[in-house]
Amino acid sequence: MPDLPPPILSPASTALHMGAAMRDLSPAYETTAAIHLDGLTRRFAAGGTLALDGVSLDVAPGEIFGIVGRSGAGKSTLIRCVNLLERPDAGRIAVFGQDLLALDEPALRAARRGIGMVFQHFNLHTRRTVSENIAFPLEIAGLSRAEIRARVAEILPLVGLEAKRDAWPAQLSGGQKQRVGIARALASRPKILLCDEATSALDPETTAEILELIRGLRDRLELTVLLITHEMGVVKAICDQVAVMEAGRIIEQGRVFDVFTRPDQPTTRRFVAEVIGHSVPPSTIARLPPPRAEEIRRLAQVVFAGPHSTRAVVSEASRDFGIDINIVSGRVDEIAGEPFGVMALAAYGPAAAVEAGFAWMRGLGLTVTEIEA
Ligand SMILES: Nc1ncnc2c1ncn2[C@@H]1O[C@H](COP(=O)(O)OP(=O)(O)OP(=O)(O)O)[C@@H](O)[C@H]1O
Repeated sequence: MPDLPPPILSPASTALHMGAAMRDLSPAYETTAAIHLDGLTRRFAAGGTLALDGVSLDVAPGEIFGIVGRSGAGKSTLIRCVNLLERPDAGRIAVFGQDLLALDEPALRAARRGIGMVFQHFNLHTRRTVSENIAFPLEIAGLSRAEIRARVAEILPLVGLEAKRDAWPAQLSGGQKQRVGIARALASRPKILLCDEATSALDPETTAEILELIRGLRDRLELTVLLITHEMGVVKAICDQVAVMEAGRIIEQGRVFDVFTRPDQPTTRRFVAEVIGHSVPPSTIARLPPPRAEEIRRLAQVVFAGPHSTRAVVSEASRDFGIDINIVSGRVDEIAGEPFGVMALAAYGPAAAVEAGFAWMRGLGLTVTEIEA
């Protein structure tokens, strides 16, 4: 058994241990996770499809956790459950051990201040300046004007917007608007940041800047970040862990490097292919020699990662299985500083030998995906 850190006690359970009189006596949820979701289900209409179909996941403190899926997979419904903007029909939600579904309204409002949220379309008040937008949740929370001024002054430099403090949203670029959205989400000093397609309305360069900003804020403020996206590039850029959703379920989950280099489910493979790619141009395929009589030609993408990634796989396969291997393309990529290689190979030989060669590579833990020739 690995040594596990002690469970985090919820504020409610701490209060109970201290004998403090508290109105909220929600039960402690024994978990070390920052966000713990257990068996969430949500159906919007009787007889309709399940938007969430028994989703369980744990996000560790300090992690950037990405949920990726196509439109309609259930991502928005899921992330909105974490701050109870959406209530699940069944299941449990614990944030730092606090059982959210057991809280009454005032306690829930307090818990929500610990969970910031960033939206795709920024959702700024057009008639409030940058500073006034950031101040908005603090006004709702009832902070004094002096406290609000101090808090806004503290946050503006974190998102690089000091010079824009008195600007109106209409005077800002998309990236600057999202910086305001992030600043507003951080105004109440949350420990959790939820990002709902936070970069989907931005161009690629601005997307990279905003993702870098989120990662920096995670490090600096020790945030836990849960984000949803339909772009695997976002996951590759900043996430530590990823879960893939389809039809209201999580179909695959793991460390980003592992999911990218060894995707299991067909949907995950398609998502990964969008980023690391395996297309060989038809003109390149057309120039490849045809197989000899009684032989076949198979094109495949091979991802080299793990303990055998530096082995002379191509020459070993060629020698041991009596096949010819033409290296069509190759490159090295990396995720969070961890390198992996991607090669497109054309293998020639008797069908059984080619199949056996690819099977041997798979046995080494390499990911071999056949490419349509
Ligand atoms: N308020 C609602 N009323 C009825 N059905 C809804 C509602 N919200 C979501 N749904 C349905 O629930 C399913 C999941 O939707 P959800 O928005 O969570 O998916 P998503 O993965 O976030 O997709 P998108 O990126 O398009 O928002 C879809 O079939 C959607 O039509």
